[in-house]
Amino acid sequence: ARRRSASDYRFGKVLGEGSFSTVYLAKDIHTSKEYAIKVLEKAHIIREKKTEYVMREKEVLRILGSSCPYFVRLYWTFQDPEHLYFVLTYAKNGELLKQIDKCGCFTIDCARYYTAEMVLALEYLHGKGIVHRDLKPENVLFDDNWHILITDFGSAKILKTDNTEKCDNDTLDKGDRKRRNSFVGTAQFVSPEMLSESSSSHASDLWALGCILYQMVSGMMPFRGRSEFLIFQKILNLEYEYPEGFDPQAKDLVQKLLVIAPNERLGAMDQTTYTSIRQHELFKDLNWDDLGPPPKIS
Ligand SMILES: NC(=O)Nc1ccc2c(c1)=C(Cc1cc(-c3cccc(C(=O)NCCN4CCCCC4)c3)c[nH]1)C(=O)N=2
Repeated sequence: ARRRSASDYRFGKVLGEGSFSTVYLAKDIHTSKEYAIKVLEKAHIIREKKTEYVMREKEVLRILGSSCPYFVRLYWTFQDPEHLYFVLTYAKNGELLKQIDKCGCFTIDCARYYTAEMVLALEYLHGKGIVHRDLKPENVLFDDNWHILITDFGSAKILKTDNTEKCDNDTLDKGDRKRRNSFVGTAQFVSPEMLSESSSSHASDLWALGCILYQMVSGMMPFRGRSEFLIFQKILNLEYEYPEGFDPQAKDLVQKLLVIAPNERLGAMDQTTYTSIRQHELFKDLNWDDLGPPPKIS
């Protein structure tokens, strides 16, 4: 197919902004199809030494391809002298975070359904040997049928066979001495092992899943504080509580995911599917082979 460029698109509103990228709504002038185009400034990426992260995001999106419905898809990439462009799926109904804030908190049916979609998404992602490492309600989007689309693989890790990385291999500095991996996700969702050992595995995403379930049910994040340091302290001390009326089945699952030892988290030792999570009482009436249509968010 012909190489594309920015002039093939009419750029519209800003859909999201990160420290290294801006995501725009854009329309293909030939097909009128809408996309989300992630634009990265080359000079900034180089100055901040984030080239490996950009390359990894592109590689992860390539590996994910289009065979699992729960991830944004990368259609094309192109560049000009100043910028890199990733043409991605446009998720018309925006971020999970905005929906939680809009309705305060989700009904248990909605929380259950979207947790189940995230479990299916993580089974696929981890099955490909990829850890997201920055899973949070801003990175869970809704497509036009209100199914989830997970995005932002800029922090992702492609695991070696031993399934745990002590350090990013790309943190080798000039002297070939391994620096501890300086990467940390978003404070409120980062797992204890990423803070204390700079290590990450599929279980790090299970911790984040527990945090997201807690937030869907209560409308709040479990670990909150006036500074990142105070939030990290609470995470490492497992210092959080359940508000009055927190659904008991959801509470039981959150308690089994927010466990300091990664391998003791529910599902952490499962193989191809998260059977231990699928069998949790929160999902007792769910058909994992056909979740059916999403319940209306309210
Ligand atoms: N870091 C990243 O990689 N970020 C990305 C990547 C891909 C991507 C991405 C971010 C997207 C973000 C996004 C943001 C939004 C959005 C932002 C602000 C408002 C809205 C919005 O209100 N949409 C309409 C939704 N309402 C919902 C209620 C009924 C009427 C319609 C959507 C839609 N999609 C996207 O669509 N695709």
